Amino acid sequence: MASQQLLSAPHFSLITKFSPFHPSLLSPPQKLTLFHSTTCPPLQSSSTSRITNLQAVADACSETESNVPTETTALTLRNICQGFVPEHILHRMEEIGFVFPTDIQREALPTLFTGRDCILHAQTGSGKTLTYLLLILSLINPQRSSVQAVVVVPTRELGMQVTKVARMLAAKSTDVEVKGCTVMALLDGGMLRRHKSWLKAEPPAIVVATVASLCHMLEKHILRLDSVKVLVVDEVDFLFYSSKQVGSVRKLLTSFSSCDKRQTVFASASIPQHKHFVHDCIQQKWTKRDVVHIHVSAIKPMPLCLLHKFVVCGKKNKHQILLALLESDAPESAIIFVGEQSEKSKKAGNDPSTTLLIEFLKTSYDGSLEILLLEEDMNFNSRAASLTEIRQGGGFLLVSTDIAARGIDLPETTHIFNFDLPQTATDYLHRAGRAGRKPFSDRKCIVTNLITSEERFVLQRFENELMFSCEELML
Ligand SMILES: Nc1ncnc2c1ncn2[C@@H]1O[C@H](COP(=O)(O)OP(=O)(O)OP(=O)(O)O)[C@@H](O)[C@H]1O
Repeated sequence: MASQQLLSAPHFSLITKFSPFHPSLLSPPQKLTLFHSTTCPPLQSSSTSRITNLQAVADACSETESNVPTETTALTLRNICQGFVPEHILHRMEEIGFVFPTDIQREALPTLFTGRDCILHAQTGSGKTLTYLLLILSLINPQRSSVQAVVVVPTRELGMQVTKVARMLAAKSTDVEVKGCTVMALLDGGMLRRHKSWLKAEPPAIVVATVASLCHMLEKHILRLDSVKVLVVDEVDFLFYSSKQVGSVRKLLTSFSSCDKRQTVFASASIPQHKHFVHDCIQQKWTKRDVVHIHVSAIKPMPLCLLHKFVVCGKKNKHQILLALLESDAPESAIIFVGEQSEKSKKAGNDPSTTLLIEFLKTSYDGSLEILLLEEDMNFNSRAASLTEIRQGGGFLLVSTDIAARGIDLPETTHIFNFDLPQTATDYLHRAGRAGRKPFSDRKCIVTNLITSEERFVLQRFENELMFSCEELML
């Protein structure tokens, strides 16, 4: 469905299936002709002109669909965003390497620029973060000294990652006299004292926050959402299904601010029972009635570049099997997911599986990858240190619980090992999605599950629910 039809579409769940648009994914006979920037009129300010601009973008988008191209015309992010996102930010975006839109960016941005509430439902690693950041940056007025956009995330690690990308895009421009907009990370474990004085002195334009820290500031009236133009909830299903956080999220959406006074954007690679969720969004006034559910790759929730395998082994020789797999697969970088320690095991004073696995690998693994740990029980500085080590480059073997499953972007990850199976198919999707991410999503990546024979039916259930198949590895 071309974007201009979306402008008048009633609220409904939009199921779209778009062919991958990234030039590297276009079939060989086609050539590329980039659109000229004249496709979109220059930046205008009023909201009605946003629709005009959007119409131009929609026409441009539909041109790529209606005319049978003798040459494939590759729409660029600039074509879609021009007229909405300031030039210096478009320039910065291209400098970073974001030139061609991913499927979700191509499908969602024209709708987002109309001001519609949207639910961004697209595969892991498909660029949802840049999608909502470009919307935010199209709305921010750097001259105003108020909080104009809030992004809510489930973990400190994801918050730091989103803040980093936002700051890269929003930084003050050197070549033109344009004020940058400031981005505050308001995350669990931070020194909220410093944030309080910052919020009072010169409120940042964008706040990236975990739920608890944000609600703490709102309840103390140190932060208000009156001037917020857009509220994003990333990994939305995780927050709504988290018994600890769902109450605060609901309060955030309905009492600390109103859906009528802001644009609301939800994002996730998994939205279980999405039709029911869209209905709830409207009934509970989390979003406006005309919210649009933009569902890309609905048919295949799992990235196609992932190969799934399983090895049946006894609990006692799992460590040795993992070691054999590491030696045979020789991953460039891998994440080894381990189940969380049960309360019973903690009470019994046992070491968690993560510690036991790290100790085993440090004594037995003789490869060159750096062995690192990431889990909830670590203090925030140790957690940050692990990710910093990883981002400094070089291959890694990250042993982690599900804290690393949501949103963490380590594109160089080539292998995922489920040392313990996840609890749900949704958790499986997010764990697997740490690999096969743009811009490396055309590389074959492997997800290997170490299971006991009794767990085979659990894995089978995940295969059925997520429509993928798993090949048995005979070691
Ligand atoms: N248009 C683009 N061109 C090239 N790379 C992109 C583009 N948009 C995003 N990326 C890169 O793709 C990777 C994945 O992006 P992002 O983390 O936003 O995915 P996501 O959809 O939020 O994934 P998840 O559901 O796992 O959180 C990042 O490294 C990002 O820099």
